[in-house]
Amino acid sequence: MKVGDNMQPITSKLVTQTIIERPAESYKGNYGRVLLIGGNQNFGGAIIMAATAATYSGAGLVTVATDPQNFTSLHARLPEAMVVDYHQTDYLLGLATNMDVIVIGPGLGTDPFAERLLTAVLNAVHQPQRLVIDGSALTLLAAHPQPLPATPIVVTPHQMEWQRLSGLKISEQTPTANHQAQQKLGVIAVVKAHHTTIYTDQQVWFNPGGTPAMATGGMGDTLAGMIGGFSGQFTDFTNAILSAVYLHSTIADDLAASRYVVLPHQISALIPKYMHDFSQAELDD
Ligand SMILES: NC(=O)C1=CN([C@@H]2O[C@H](COP(=O)(O)OP(=O)(O)OC[C@H]3O[C@@H](n4cnc5c(N)ncnc54)[C@H](OP(=O)(O)O)[C@@H]3O)[C@@H](O)[C@H]2O)[C@@H](O)CC1
Ligand SMILES: Nc1ncnc2c1ncn2[C@@H]1O[C@H](COP(=O)(O)OP(=O)(O)O)[C@@H](O)[C@H]1O
Ligand SMILES: [Mg+2]
Repeated sequence: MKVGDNMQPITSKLVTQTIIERPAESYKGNYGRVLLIGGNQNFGGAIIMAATAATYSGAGLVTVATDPQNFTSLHARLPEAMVVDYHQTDYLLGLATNMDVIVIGPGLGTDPFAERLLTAVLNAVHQPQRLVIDGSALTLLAAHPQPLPATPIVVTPHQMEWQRLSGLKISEQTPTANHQAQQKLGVIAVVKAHHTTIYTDQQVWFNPGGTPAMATGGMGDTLAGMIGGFSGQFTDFTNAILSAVYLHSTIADDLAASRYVVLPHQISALIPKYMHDFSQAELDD
C-alpha cells in the first residue's frame, strides 16, 4: 500500500489518549449497551467471536441477536452475553431502540430473511446510536442499496466487500479512490488489508500494524466486535474506531512474534490487558 502524502498513521499516543482510566464512581451503564446481530445456522462462530471481542473490550452490557441454535454454544464461551432470537423482529427492534451501539453483519448470511432483518434494523436505528456494519450486511447493502440512518455509521469491509460496496475493483482501491467512495457513501470506512486504511470525511488514516498471521476466518468478526465495544465507551467515534483497529493488530503482531497463525479468540483474551497498559501509559509530550 503506497502511503499517500495525506495519510496519517494511527499512533499509540492516539490510543493512549482514547483509552482513559475509568472513574471509580461508575457502573456498567457508563460503558455502553451493545447489540450484535448475526450468526445464522452456518456462521454461528462469527457472532460469537464478535460478541466475545465486544465483551472483552469492556462493553457494559452485550446482547446477541442470533439464531437460537447458537445460544448454548455462545453461553458456553461467553456467559456475560444476553441473547435474543433474531427471528422475533418486533421484540428485537424494541430492544434495539435502547442500545448505544449496534453491530450487524458477522455471520448474518445473505438470504431473504437476512435482507429483511437488515432493512428493519436500518429503519429502526436513530441518533445518537452508533452503527457498525460488517460481513454479510455489507454484501447485502451492496446488492440492495437502501437509505442509511442519519447517525454515526462505520463500515468494515475486506477488499472484496469494499469492491461490492464502492464499485472499486481491488486493484483500483487506492487511498484517493477509496476516500472518494467513502465520501459518496457518507459513512466512515475501515478498508481492511495488510495495512488497513480508515477514511473519514476529514482524514485518511493508515494502520501501521498487521501480520499475515491474522489471515484466518473470524479476524474481521473480532475487529467488528472491538469497534462496537470501544464505540460504546469512548466519546470520539473516530478515535474509538482507530484505537480498535490499532489494538487488534498490535496484539496480533505481538503474538505473531512466536506463532505462525494468530486465532481470533487469542486476540480477544488479551484485549483487557492491552487496554490496561494503554490506559496507564504516560503521554509523551
Ligand atoms: N466461523 C464463522 O462463522 C465465520 C463466518 N464468517 C462470515 O462469513 C460471511 C462471509 O464472509 P467471507 O469474508 O468469508 O465471504 P465473502 O464476503 O463471500 O467474500 C469471500 C469472497 O471474496 C473473495 N475475496 C477477495 N479478496 C478477499 C479478501 N481480501 N478477503 C476476503 N475475501 C476476499 C474471496 O476470493 P477467494 O478466497 O475465493 O479467492 C471469496 O470469493 C460473513 O458474514 C462473515 O462474517 C467469516 O467471518 C469467517 C468465519
Ligand atoms: N496479510 C494480512 N496482514 C495483516 N492483516 C491481515 C492480513 N490478512 C488478513 N488480515 C486482517 O484480518 C482481518 C480479516 O477480516 P475479514 O476478512 O472480514 O475476516 P472474517 O473472516 O472475520 O470475516 C482484517 O482485519 C484484515 O486486516
Ligand atoms: Mg469479515
